[in-house]
Amino acid sequence: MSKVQTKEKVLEVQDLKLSFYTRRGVYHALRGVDLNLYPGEVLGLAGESGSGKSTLGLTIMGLIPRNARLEDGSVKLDGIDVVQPLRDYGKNTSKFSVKKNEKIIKKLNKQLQQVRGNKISMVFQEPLTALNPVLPVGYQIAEAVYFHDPDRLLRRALSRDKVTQEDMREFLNILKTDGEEKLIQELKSRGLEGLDEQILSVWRRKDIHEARKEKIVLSLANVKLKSIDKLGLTIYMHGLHRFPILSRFAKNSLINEGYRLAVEILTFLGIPHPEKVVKLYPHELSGGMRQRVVISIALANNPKIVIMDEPTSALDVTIQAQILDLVKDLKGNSDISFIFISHDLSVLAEVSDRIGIMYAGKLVEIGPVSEIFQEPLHPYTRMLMEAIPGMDKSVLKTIPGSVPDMRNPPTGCAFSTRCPFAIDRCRTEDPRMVEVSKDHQVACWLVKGGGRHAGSV
Ligand SMILES: Nc1ncnc2c1ncn2[C@@H]1O[C@H](COP(=O)(O)OP(=O)(O)OP(=O)(O)O)[C@@H](O)[C@H]1O
Repeated sequence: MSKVQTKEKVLEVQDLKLSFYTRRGVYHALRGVDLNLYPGEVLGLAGESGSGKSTLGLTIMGLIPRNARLEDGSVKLDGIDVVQPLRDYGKNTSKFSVKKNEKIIKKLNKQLQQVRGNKISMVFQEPLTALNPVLPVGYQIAEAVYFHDPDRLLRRALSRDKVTQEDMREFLNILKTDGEEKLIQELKSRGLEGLDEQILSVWRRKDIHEARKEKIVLSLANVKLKSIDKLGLTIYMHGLHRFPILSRFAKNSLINEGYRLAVEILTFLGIPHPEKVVKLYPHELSGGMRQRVVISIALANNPKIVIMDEPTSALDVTIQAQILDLVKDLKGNSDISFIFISHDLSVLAEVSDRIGIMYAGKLVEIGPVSEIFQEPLHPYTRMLMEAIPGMDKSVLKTIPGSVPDMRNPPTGCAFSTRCPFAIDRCRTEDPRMVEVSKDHQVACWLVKGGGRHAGSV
């Protein structure tokens, strides 16, 4: 069964409308976007510059600037609408106030701190801006976990401290005979939560022989905590870290555990010598490595959704390929769902299960990657396809005209001003999304029910 067919949604975006209030006028950046995301899929988002891809990604994260008015719509994560306060204000106010909006954004940011990272996280184009130059990268990964889920670090450290080699042998047997679920249950019943992720992070590795995996798992039992860390964890366990002088101890001990977790994540992402890498500073790493560290931070809290906004655009082609391989690997080995934003369709073709095409703040077509590439239906999608640079650059076409001024988008279909097939109706009435085949929708008056395009571009 395909990931889309399961129909269980991790994210549901409905009728999202957002405008930017500026001195030069009101830009209607999102004009009614509907979108679903399913577990474990990669949804690619494409469209020319200014079509609203980044704004959509940021709005889903609840990360909008103060001049952004959420006029309507919802963003449901696990059924909970995370933008409700912004929508309630943006929709119901007759006079939009940036100051009032800012207050609501600040309040919402506090509420969403837990959601961000834990459920949803984002990777941006330029890794250097996402990393702190004065902290080792391992610290930054550790801190992301410390910030969102310090208890997890505590559980990990304590569980290791409690087990013997004999216990580990028993767990390995359970794992080999009954599988991962049974092991997780067993550890839970013995109060050893936190050990499961450590054992499984070794067990799931494909790059090492089983005998070596067993050795590594057994060695997890011999890691005794340093007394200073024991003290720090005890302080945290008893809630004494609320006293400023003691909080340092607790944080240091938890961060030390976070370093171990950082090594596991970097190993999982196929980074060589992770023990060394965690101690390096961002400027000591290559661009590709930095982006992998940013991805590690995004993955550190096991989010359900990761939004990647042009994650490979600042990288050279070979590194770009490695990052794409990484996303493909993650897709195969985890339940994480991705929204992968790129203006480059050939990049999206590699990683996506479905592709959504945006134009002037709307989705105009969305469907399985094979259909979008083999039988694009919207004239805009077809023209974008023809603009992909191929082997023979001489046939490369560009899309005539330019994206509309979003202060005053055209009436009817926004693409009608550039579409060679536009009919009168296109200029007066905005087409709605219509399902043309399973999971494939398109908004174009020229596309008949059967999904055949009337003209040929
Ligand atoms: N803070 C802002 N204030 C005013 N206008 C903005 C702001 N942020 C984005 N916009 C405008 O919103 C529109 C959509 O921008 P957005 O960055 O989402 O497009 P995009 O498809 O991601 O483009 P790109 O590929 O260039 O990143 C553009 O017209 C942009 O100028």
